[in-house]
Amino acid sequence: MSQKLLLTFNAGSSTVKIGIFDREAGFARRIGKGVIDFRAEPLTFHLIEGPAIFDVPLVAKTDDLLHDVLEEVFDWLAEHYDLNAVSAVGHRVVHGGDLFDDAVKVDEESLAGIESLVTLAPLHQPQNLRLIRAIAELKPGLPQTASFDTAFHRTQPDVVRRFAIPRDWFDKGVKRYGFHGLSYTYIARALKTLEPETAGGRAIVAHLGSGASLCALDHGVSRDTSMGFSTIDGVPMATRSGAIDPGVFFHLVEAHGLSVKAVEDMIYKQSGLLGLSGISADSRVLLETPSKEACEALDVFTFRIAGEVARLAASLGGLETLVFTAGIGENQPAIRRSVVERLRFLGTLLDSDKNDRNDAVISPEECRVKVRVIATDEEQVIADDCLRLVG
Ligand SMILES: Nc1ncnc2c1ncn2[C@@H]1O[C@H](COP(=O)(O)OP(=O)(O)O)[C@@H](O)[C@H]1O
Ligand SMILES: CC(=O)OP(=O)(O)O
Ligand SMILES: [Mg+2]
Repeated sequence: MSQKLLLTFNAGSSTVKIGIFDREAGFARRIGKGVIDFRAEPLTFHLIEGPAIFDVPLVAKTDDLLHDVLEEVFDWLAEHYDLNAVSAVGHRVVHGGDLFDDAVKVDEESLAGIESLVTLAPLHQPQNLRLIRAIAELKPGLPQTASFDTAFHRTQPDVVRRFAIPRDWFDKGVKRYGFHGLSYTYIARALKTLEPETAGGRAIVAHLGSGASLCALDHGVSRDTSMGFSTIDGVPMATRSGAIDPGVFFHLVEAHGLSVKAVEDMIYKQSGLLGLSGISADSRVLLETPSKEACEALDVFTFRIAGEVARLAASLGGLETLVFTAGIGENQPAIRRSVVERLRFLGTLLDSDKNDRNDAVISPEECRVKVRVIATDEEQVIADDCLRLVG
């Protein structure tokens, strides 16, 4: 086969999504999608889009290198794709700090930069690095690129980025960076296509997946976002607490004797929907569980999301468009309904039938805030970056 393929890797907190793209007349066109699920025991690889659909348990165990896991996944992919035709690999890298304001080719220098930011995104950055290194070993010489979640938010003003702490910490990098930038890049482009004149005007995007954040877009440009310095900030998530009074940390450590590591583990991995419900981190399970705790977990979730929309609307000075995206935002009418109903005072309304069908526009015609559902595609953004850099 002579086709030239691109592979993309999108490592989230619990899965790695793999995109397979065909380079066609200067464009990257998706021809497959796989997911390695690190929550499953044993690890599982799903090919969810492409010439075959399958679910297979992996023999390889997750280890510090990921070499064996990737080798096995490549063997599965090779049954359906000509992996010798892969000409480049693009990665999502969660943290680019102040070092990266655009995607880059991976070389010694950029790799050292990515490595220096590990402590800022402990749940994501090490996995991003493991994948880059494993590919360098399995496919030596193959060009790799890195697309950063933080880069899209570099347009935010200092008033948004500063914490109200002694100002020299800002210069040392203690500031609000924002994440999910590849998803917001995709949505901003989609809004530009749907509304070429305004790109949705003053728009708030709610990216609600396992990790969740919201972004305020002014004509497609990021002006504010709910996640700040780390991927804990903002709204509660599957297992992360969202913003929390830092006094709680001092109390847990000083009065209850928890180690800093134990508090970190609690805040990143045992909180959010999982911690609140004591049942599951998956909103699908909670919506089907008729218990007070499940109900309360979802209530806290939608209450905090609505509160963040209101804050971001103030940040933008108005609201013309509200977009729901990512796993929950695209697929769960009940959660969208609960958020939108709390925001009636901002002029948001829902058409129940359209909402239940996950239609592209779920507000009624006469509504002055257009409420949209747009399926995000972070891998497409990575593939576009990769093609632009590698040529
Ligand atoms: N088809 C679906 N129907 C309902 N909910 C879904 C669906 N797919 C995903 N979700 C919800 O979205 C969450 C994961 O979203 P996703 O955007 O894939 O997250 P991440 O990229 O952070 O892993 C799941 O926990 C689940 O609650
Ligand atoms: C930044 C972040 O939280 O990413 P994810 O939602 O993929 O875990
Ligand atoms: Mg994600």
